[in-house]
Amino acid sequence: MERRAASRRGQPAYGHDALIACDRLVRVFTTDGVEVQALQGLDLLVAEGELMALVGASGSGKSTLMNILAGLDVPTAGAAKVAGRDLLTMDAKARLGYRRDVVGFVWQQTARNLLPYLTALQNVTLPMQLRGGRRRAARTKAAVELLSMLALDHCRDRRPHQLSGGEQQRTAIAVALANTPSVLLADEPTGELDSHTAEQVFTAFRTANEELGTTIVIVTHDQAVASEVRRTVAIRDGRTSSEVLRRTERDAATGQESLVAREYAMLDRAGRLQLPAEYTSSLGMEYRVLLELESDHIGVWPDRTADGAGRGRGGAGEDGAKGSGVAEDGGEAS
Ligand SMILES: Nc1ncnc2c1ncn2[C@@H]1O[C@H](COP(=O)(O)OP(=O)(O)OP(=O)(O)O)[C@@H](O)[C@H]1O
Repeated sequence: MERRAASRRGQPAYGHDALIACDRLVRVFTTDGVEVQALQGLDLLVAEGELMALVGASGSGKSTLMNILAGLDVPTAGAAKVAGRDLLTMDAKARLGYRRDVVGFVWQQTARNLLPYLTALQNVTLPMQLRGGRRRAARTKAAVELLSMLALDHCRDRRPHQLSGGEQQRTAIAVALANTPSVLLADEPTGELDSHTAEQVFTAFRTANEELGTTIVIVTHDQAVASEVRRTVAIRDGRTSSEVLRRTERDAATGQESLVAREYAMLDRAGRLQLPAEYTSSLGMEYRVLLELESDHIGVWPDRTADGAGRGRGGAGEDGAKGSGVAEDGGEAS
């Protein structure tokens, strides 16, 4: 034990090199004496420069996480750091500075992102003005460049009601980028748009990511958006449960490139793994499973002992007496 503890002391801290690091994040809401655990020990690491999506059923905790990352809400327990800022211990002043300088936010409701009586250009310069430190001409120049980068030159002098839904969301992205934040957070930014317009909005996120290097996290129900990014993390019951990684592979024989997507289960820091419900039910896995450590993988088998087989619903299969590779000192199977 001592040896193990000593070797762990020498290891770098969890997520030390990530731009966003959530470690066993918990958020409990209490309404009328009833507790809701919106986040139940969520782990998430996002590297600098990533463009990734968060998906999950309604009520799984996505908005709760985004509000915490945006500095609008404070977690009940756990740890959360964004660009070196500790989201649990920031005081009101630091929180204000964090929201102004470190994160940008795009909401689903287009009306929430822009001030209706300002033009697109004025909406983009406003955050710069509030932060201060730049001359008017420099602010205008930067705002014009942002609008141009997102193909919105024609919208410069229009008010939000004179813009289409997609143009409003792209302008909202420009507003969120005004103070060159490290992270851009977007909660269902294409939720109110048709698929063609949604694609243009997604292109604007990609442009921001590629041209400015901004790290972008998008919560989405939009399958098209989720499948366009390299990494999609799924949240289930207030925890990250699985993620899909996509990469381009080149066929050695034909030289043809194709996008390959693979789904991974999350292994949390306590060694817990969420197995997909369809996998466990198809093999009748309940209550306990048998683990077997092989040189390059871990086998997970249905419990076939007398009482386990009685409980499980699975059909014929492995011998329950199969030797287990799990360390007897309680070591994790991971
Ligand atoms: N302010 C609040 N007070 C009480 N409960 C809340 C509050 N905010 C969220 N919850 C609860 O926390 C859980 C997670 O909600 P959250 O809005 O984060 O889910 P979501 O995944 O964003 O859902 P959706 O996709 O529908 O927006 C839900 O059970 C919700 O009812």
